[in-house]
Amino acid sequence: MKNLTPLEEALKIVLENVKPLESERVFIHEALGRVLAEDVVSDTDKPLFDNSAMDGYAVRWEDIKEVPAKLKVIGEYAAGTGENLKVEKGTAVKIFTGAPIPEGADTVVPVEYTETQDGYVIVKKSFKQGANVRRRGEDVKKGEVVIPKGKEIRPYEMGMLASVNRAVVSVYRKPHVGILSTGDEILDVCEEQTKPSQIRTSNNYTVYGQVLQAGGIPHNLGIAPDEPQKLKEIMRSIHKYDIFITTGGVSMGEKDYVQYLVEDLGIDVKFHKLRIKPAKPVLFGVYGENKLFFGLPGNPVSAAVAFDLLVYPAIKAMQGHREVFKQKVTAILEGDYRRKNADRREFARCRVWFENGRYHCEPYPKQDSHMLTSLVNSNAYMVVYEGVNELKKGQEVEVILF
Ligand SMILES: Nc1nc2c(c(=O)[nH]1)N[C@H]1C(S)=C(S)[C@@H](COP(=O)(O)OP(=O)(O)OC[C@H]3O[C@@H](n4cnc5c(N)ncnc54)[C@H](O)[C@@H]3O)O[C@H]1N2
Ligand code: MOO
Repeated sequence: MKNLTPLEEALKIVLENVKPLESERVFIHEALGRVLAEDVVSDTDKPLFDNSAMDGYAVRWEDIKEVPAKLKVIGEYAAGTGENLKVEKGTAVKIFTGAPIPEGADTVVPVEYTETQDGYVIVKKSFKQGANVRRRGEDVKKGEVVIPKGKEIRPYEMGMLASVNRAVVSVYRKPHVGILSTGDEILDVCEEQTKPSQIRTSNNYTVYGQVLQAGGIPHNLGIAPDEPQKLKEIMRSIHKYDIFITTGGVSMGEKDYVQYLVEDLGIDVKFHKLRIKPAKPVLFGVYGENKLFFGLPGNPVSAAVAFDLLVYPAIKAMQGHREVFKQKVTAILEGDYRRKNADRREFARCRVWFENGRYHCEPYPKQDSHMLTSLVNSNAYMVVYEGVNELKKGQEVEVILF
């Protein structure tokens, strides 16, 4: 067990080898979830002019210091319109939310504190000077950075882009990820089963979904046989992709060829085999210019776990994200958890829920790495550290949500 790489070290190696990809320009509608590769600045002051925050009357504050005050209504300002009216002593302009404040006025009285009477308005309550007036530039000044480079675009940032009149923005491009399963026994979806020993693939599709979820562009390259020459031919296409993922063929079997081919293909192997359970036999290497190769284990749960722990952060980091890991929280364990061998750090699939102000966690009863039900019926990994044989009901545990 000496040569098993600890997870922290493996992650450090992977992330050291990630460089954010080049930028590309996308329309605002396609920008959700992407990371800005430029500072976005405001085209104007926001608001661009002093305007009303309420429907009511624009007045001179001097005129409403004493209430009730009776003022002559000299006209009306709606949002987007507005005649050239000037509010002079003893007068008011009817105004709507968002309309410019007429010259001479400095305060807006909301309509609910007024009454009208033969072309006059009676103000019944006094307000502070400047009340209900939104000032030019009070949110943003022209030229100010409103979204900095490196920030992820959420719906709010999309709105901000529109507000500063940016239809197109520069973001980091998404990585293209090739996905290849290996194994003579593996059948694709819809292929006829001719022998009971054949195994229907899940990995191509689990990994496809995981790549999409991480923001990458997946390319399902199907299934390669356990024939070194053929496998090598297919794997020559690695250069078309930013990341290449294989599943299977990285363990101790005589037909586990992936591990022997990688060096022939010019992949510089950085580690093989991790101190984690499941997903011990993970192979990682780099090739070309900052391209990453992940040889994931064939067992369906192992492949998925290895992806979530190592490939997910790499895909995120390539797109310029600062937050590259899945969310971790602390939960209360609802039942004892025991294991015989505590050599590796375990990622036990579990169900986590929020109740009475706390997260709670219940491990799934079947934890073998061929059992996809353990993922389908779970929403988190419970972390059981190296050297820990037992976790007690009621104690706090660390969980990674997925
Ligand atoms: N003597 C040893 N044997 C094994 C060890 C070991 O340390 N010593 N490690 C075990 C562990 S842990 C794992 S994980 C597996 C990983 O093996 P490989 O990555 O070489 O994968 P294969 O042998 O090709 O397949 C393993 C298993 O997964 C099934 N499989 C493969 N591809 C798919 C797919 N696309 N979809 C669904 N299922 C797939 C395959 O049929 C096998 O059942 O090695 C252990 N052995
Ligand atoms: O690491 Mo294997 O992935 O334990 O089954």
